[in-house]
Order: sequence, then structure tokens, then C-alpha cells
Amino acid sequence: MTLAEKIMSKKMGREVVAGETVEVDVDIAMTHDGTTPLTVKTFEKIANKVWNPDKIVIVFDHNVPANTAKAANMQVITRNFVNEQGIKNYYKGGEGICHQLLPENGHVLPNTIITGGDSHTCTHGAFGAFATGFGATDMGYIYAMGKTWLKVPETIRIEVSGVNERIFGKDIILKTCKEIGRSGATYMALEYGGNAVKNLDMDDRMTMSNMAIEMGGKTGLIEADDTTYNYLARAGVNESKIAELKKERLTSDYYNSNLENDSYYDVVEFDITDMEEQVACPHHPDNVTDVSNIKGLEIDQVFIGSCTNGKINDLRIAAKYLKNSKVHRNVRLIIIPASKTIFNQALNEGLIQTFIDAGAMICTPGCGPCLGAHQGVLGDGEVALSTTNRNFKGRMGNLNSDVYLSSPAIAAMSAIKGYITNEH
Ligand SMILES: CC(C)[C@H](C(=O)O)[C@@H](O)C(=O)O
Ligand code: SF4
Repeated sequence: MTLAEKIMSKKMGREVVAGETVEVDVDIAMTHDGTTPLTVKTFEKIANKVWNPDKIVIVFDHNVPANTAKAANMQVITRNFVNEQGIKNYYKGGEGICHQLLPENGHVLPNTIITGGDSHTCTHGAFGAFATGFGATDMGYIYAMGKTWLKVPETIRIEVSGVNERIFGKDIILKTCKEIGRSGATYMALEYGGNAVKNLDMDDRMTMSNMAIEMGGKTGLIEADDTTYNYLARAGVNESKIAELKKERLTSDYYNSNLENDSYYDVVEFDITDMEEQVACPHHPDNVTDVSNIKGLEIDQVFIGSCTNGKINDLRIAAKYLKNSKVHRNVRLIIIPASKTIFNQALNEGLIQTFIDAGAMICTPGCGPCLGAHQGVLGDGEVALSTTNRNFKGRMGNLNSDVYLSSPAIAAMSAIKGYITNEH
């Protein structure tokens, strides 16, 4: 069985396989400042009280601090709802991005069903949770009933081998996007494995799961192991809970399955040993090429941050290159830690000082320029290199601009040189 089938079967208390539609109890439901108002509208048509206020997490992250009266009003609606319903897991802005706060605060556990009013909820698949995004209407129903329906997805196995210290989770997932294509995994689970994935820390595993949706994926799963359990312990999950999770550990049957008969829809294998760093070109994350093919392309803005690459390891890597260097005079470098905890860690480790000395701008933890709503909007004809997950036309607020995607390492090196490069 695939990991997706095992998680669903455990949840249902009976064996379920790909293709079956099931109604499942939701363990955690999340919405943010962008999606809560519409969720509330649907919810109010169904119920007066949420099914369980302790299982709901509400985060202000997309427009923080609010940049328009409209954004501020959406936050007013959301705050009223939070108070009326007694929702304690409420992050009122500046604490960080929803997909970072959920795991960081111990809300994400293996084998659970995590639903979110945001397409990148698939990020939590990195913990072996069945995590997926919903529209606001579905979220309204979940807030009222605590349940949703899901079709158990087919699975594409992504098997990655090899060792290469220049290659990060971001390069691996960009390469995967290239192989699978923008809709190659529609309503499927991606199951990432192989020694190259095993060797990644949780930050890089989350980067990989985060981008499952860019291929149409329902979720991006990685089976839980000691790396996962150690992260949970740091996130405050208590020892007895972790011991229970270890006992109930679910693994994929990929290595002992007969692929001809089994439920894997497809298997994509690659080795990173000789792989080059990857860059996605405009205007889709599957338009990926080796960095050497676009080396020298001049850039106007670099953004290091987002739910894809604003984690502590991302900032450490950026600082390694930016230390004792200056950002190129034609480039604006914007750096946003994905959460306040990461911001504090970066402060304590001296990374923020390094960024300031290099000439970077540091902004409030949140989505920032990622989706072009505010902060770091591009000018006509400008080119950005960003560590985010999407480079759709106009993504950074201007239809007449281009966005390229890369790892924080490539982003930092390029910010110094003024053009896309993998040289320091
Ligand atoms: C605003 C929100 C609904 C959206 C999403 O669902 O992903 C955003 O987070 C994004 O990355 O485009
Ligand atoms: S950081 Fe970007 S991709 Fe992530 S939730 Fe925010 S807007 Fe969406």
C-alpha cells in the first residue's frame, strides 16, 4: 500500500484504497486573513458554534500589517469570529506564516488529517500527515462539522538518490516539477523517498512537500522517521505522545511492492550526484532549467523568504554567502524570516546583522512579496529571483515583470553579483 492509503486506512479504521471516496474526521483546520472571511460566510449558513475551537488555527500572515482598508476590514471580520468562537490558536500578525506556525507550534502530527484554507497546506505532508488545501466553502463546512470528504488519491512515487552538497530540497522539488509538469499529479499524492530525501532535515522536507500543489498534487508525503520525531520534540509535543506516534509509525510499501500490481500510478527516479542547481523560469514553476543555462541574467530584486524557503536553515545558507559581501547596487534584497521564532533565532545567531550589513531589507514575518499583495512589488520590465513557490505571470504584483525561482543559496549568490549565478 502507499503511504496515503495507509494514513487514510488508519483514520477510517478499515482498509481503503485509491479511488474510494471517504468522509473523514479532521484533526486540524486552518484559515488565514485571506480566507477566513469567506469561510465564516459559509459557516454562518450552517452553524452558530464551531465543531471544536481547539482544533482550529487562525493566522494573519498574508497582509500584515494590513496595507489597505480592505485588508484591515477582513482582519476585523476574522478577529470578531475568533473572539465569538473562543478560538485560542490565534496568531494576530507578525508571528509568521501559517504553514510555518502549524508545525513550529506542534499542531502537525504524523497520521493526522490537516485541512487548510490555503493551497500550500500540503506542506505538512512532510510530517507524514495527510494535509491538503481547500476552498473557503469547504472550510466553512469543516468549521461547522469537523468532517470533510476526500477521494483516496493515487500516488506517484518520487525516488531520489545520491549525495551532493550543492543541492537542496528546493533544487530537488524544482527538478520534480520539471519531470511531472504543472498538472501531472492532479488529485494525486506525491510520495517522496530515497536516500537523498531521507538525508534532508525537516526544513528542506517541508520545502519539497510545499510544492506538491504546483504539480496539481493533493498532498506531498514523506514517511515519519527520527528526523520528524526530533522536530516534534523541539515543537513541544510531549514525550508520551511521541512514543505513541513511534509505535504507530506508518511506512510506505514501495520497496517491497510489486509495482505492476500495486497502487503506484507512476514512479519517477533521479540521482542528484551530478545534478546542477535548478531554476524555474517565467511563468510557471515547472519551467525549470539547470542554472548554467541562464547564468548571467540580470536581476532587479531578490526575495528570500516565504513558506517555501524562509526557514532558519534557509537564512543560515543565505548568511553564509552574504557574510562580508555587499548586495549589488542594482539589486534590492528583501529577506523575511517565515516566523518570529526564526527571526529571533536569526538575531541570536547574528544572521540579521549579516543581512543588514550586506544591504538587505528585513520585513515583518509573513508572506511579504510572495504573492504581490504588498511589499516588494516589481516595476515594469523588472526581473526578480525569488525563493518562493510560484512565478505565475504577475505573481509579484506586476504583469510586466518576470519572476525566477531558486534555492536561497542561488538567490544569495545572485544578489551579490547582480545576475543569476551559482558562483560566489
Ligand atoms: C491567498 C491564498 C488563498 C493563496 C493560496 O491558496 O495558496 C496564497 O497563499 C498563494 O500562495 O497563492
Ligand atoms: S508565503 Fe506565499 S505561498 Fe506561502 S502561504 Fe504565503 S502567499 Fe501562499
